[in-house]
Amino acid sequence: MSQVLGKPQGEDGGDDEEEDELVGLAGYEDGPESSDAELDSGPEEGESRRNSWMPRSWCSEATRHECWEPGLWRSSHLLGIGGGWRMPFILLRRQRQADFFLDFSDPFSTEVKPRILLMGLRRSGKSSIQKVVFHKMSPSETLFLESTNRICREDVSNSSFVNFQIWDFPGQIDFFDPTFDYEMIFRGTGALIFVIDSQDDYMEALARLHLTVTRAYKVNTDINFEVFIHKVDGLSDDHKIETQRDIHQRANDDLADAGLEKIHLSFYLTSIYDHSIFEAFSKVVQKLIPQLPTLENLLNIFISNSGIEKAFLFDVVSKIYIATDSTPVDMQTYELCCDMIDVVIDISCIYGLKEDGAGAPYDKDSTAIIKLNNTTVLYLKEVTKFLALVCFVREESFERKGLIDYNFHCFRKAIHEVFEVRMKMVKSRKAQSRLPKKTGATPNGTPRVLL
Ligand SMILES: Nc1nc2c(ncn2[C@@H]2O[C@H](COP(=O)(O)OP(=O)(O)OP(=O)(O)O)[C@@H](O)[C@H]2O)c(=O)[nH]1
Repeated sequence: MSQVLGKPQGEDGGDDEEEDELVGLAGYEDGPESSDAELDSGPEEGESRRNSWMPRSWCSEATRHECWEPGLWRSSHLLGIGGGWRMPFILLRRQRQADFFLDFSDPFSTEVKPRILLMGLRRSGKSSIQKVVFHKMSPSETLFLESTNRICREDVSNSSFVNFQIWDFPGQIDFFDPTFDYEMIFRGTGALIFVIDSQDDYMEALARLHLTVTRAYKVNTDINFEVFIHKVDGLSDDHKIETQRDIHQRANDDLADAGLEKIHLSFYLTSIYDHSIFEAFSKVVQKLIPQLPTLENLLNIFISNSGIEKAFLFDVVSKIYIATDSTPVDMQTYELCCDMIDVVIDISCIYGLKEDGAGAPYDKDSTAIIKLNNTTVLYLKEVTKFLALVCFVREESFERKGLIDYNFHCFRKAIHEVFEVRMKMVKSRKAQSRLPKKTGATPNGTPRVLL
């Protein structure tokens, strides 16, 4: 990073601050205005990107959906891999090859995205979660969702940092049928979300959770196990806490009885009827972003030098926040940020597009200021095509908007640098993989180095 922490002007004479240095609050007079125009604002050509900003169809390009009919599951003999596979053969064949040649833990791999598995009993709410978070389906519409009877895989490529696949499993699948290659599934998995319906008797779900987690852990010790205690909208506050405590206790006791207390389960109270599902998903996704510590660090530097109370880096479409500074997150703050994003995009869709509908409601000029009646200001600015920074600022600090904008300019540049490093790595990997693989000896008889 070329940026360094800004010093108060008084300490070094005040005149010789380098361009792109974050300016400290002390001694501030009038920081230069942000000038973002020259910054590249988005992923490389060829990255999956979203052009449609119609609210309900946002995900059409950012996500790729594939489902496998049950009929395909029994087609494994077509591959000659050995009889009895009950997984979609296309999927298995492709993924098998990937498993042999690709490193799932490689953050720069373009071939393999971390997988997030959605598992749980039937009707626990798995498909609803996926539809509400990634397809902008309204919660009430999920009432009409049909039971999933096939594995659905979806590629989510919302931003330079948010890149993963979601696999929605039907509740009735028997993962542990001996003919089912669960090893292949768990080997490439980054996070396993197990959804428990809190409004139902959860004993069967707990038994299933235990089985799933222990099998998965045997195959891949790096999986993050995330338990969504779901549909908590139907519970009173006391009941929520009691349910969480009980599920937490029982799940961990089961693991301890099996001698597996080293397995860490994270628990979240979720509902599609409020923002809790977005917050929980944010935390799941954050654990899969290798650049997270860098992003958090940049946010910390940015807020401490700008007099900002709290800042979130949001994926605008999914409203997942991919990073925040290290001060604690409270739900109301997060909800306000989500609401602000909705307002900005809705207003932009109505008034921001050209008459023929051309243009995008979110671009490099997107910015919004909302003053609340409690002396707080919400400030939103575009960071990349997919990411927005949303900040909470006190009214008195917002008087120094020039300083905030200048520091934002530095912050944005730094984010782009982080992204560029990743893209360079990806490009060099691609270039390497395109080179013909030579084997055998060189003309002088020394063995070739295999590329
Ligand atoms: N009250 C409440 N209902 C929910 C919530 N999430 C999902 N539901 C409802 O739960 C029912 C089942 O949801 P699905 O998403 O189809 O469940 P699933 O786990 O995908 O079910 P299978 O496909 O059969 O495995 C639907 O009627 C949803 O409306 C929630 O947070 N609160």
